[in-house]
Amino acid sequence: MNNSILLEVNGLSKVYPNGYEALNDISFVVNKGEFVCIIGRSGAGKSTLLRCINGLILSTQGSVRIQDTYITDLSEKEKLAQRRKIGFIFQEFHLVDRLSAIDNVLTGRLGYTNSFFATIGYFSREHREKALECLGRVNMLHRASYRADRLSGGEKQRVAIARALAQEPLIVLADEPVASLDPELSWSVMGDLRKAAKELGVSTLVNIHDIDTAKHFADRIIGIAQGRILYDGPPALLTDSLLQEIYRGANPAAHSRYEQSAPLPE
Ligand SMILES: Nc1ncnc2c1ncn2[C@@H]1O[C@H](COP(=O)(O)OP(=O)(O)OP(=O)(O)O)[C@@H](O)[C@H]1O
Repeated sequence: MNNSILLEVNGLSKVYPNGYEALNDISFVVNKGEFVCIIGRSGAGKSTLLRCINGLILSTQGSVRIQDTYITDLSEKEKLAQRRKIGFIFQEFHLVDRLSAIDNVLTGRLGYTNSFFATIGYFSREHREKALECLGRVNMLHRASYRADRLSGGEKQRVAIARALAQEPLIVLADEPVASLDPELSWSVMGDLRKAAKELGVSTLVNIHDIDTAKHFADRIIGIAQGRILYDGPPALLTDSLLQEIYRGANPAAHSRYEQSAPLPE
């Protein structure tokens, strides 16, 4: 087994109960610390893929391995325990509005705390320090005590990123994390996500509509169309004709919101 591989997806297929085949024989690996973007038109199967990886939905065939654990072989109870190691970031943030930013981030520590303490909302100093550290990584320390419903969209997504990092995950899965933000903000939130993931050495898989954002931030791009991988390689080799194939029938330019690329943040 290659030690640099963190995630291995092998021959993954998903047929929904209505007979629709959303994923067809998907295979790829993600190395430790790698930042990978998945592109494809709406309905290509990107969300289904992330949800199969974290076990939220059952695949029909194939396997998903994270380090030495085959997620696809686990019982529902074992999957719940395993999910502590998988941070998930949603397009619509999924914060608890009435809780402060730091309390939202602390929910990322639930997998590490005694269930009685969690019920009464008690988190030790160690957990609070970890939550503050994660908020700091996405430049949100100054908003730690703000209620989530008072935060802007970009701030909410940064708190959601901090919550995912607070889980001390092996991998972060982000499903269209910047689709609700305006172009400039999405650039800076993606920059923060990449920077934090790189600093912590956490592998990251990001579903993203915008081709230029994907090309700018990704170490590697996976292009999906109709549930199949059409491209898996570096951004630099993703040619216009490959993009045409991935966005078959759609105009790839419609998935590009930036005309010029800024330098890649470290
Ligand atoms: N529960 C379901 N039952 C049947 N079909 C489904 C179900 N969930 C998703 N699909 C279909 O599977 C296909 C892939 O959906 P998925 O949400 O994975 O695509 P996506 O690439 O993430 O799209 P988007 O970018 O719009 O979110 C779509 O055609 C969708 O309609």
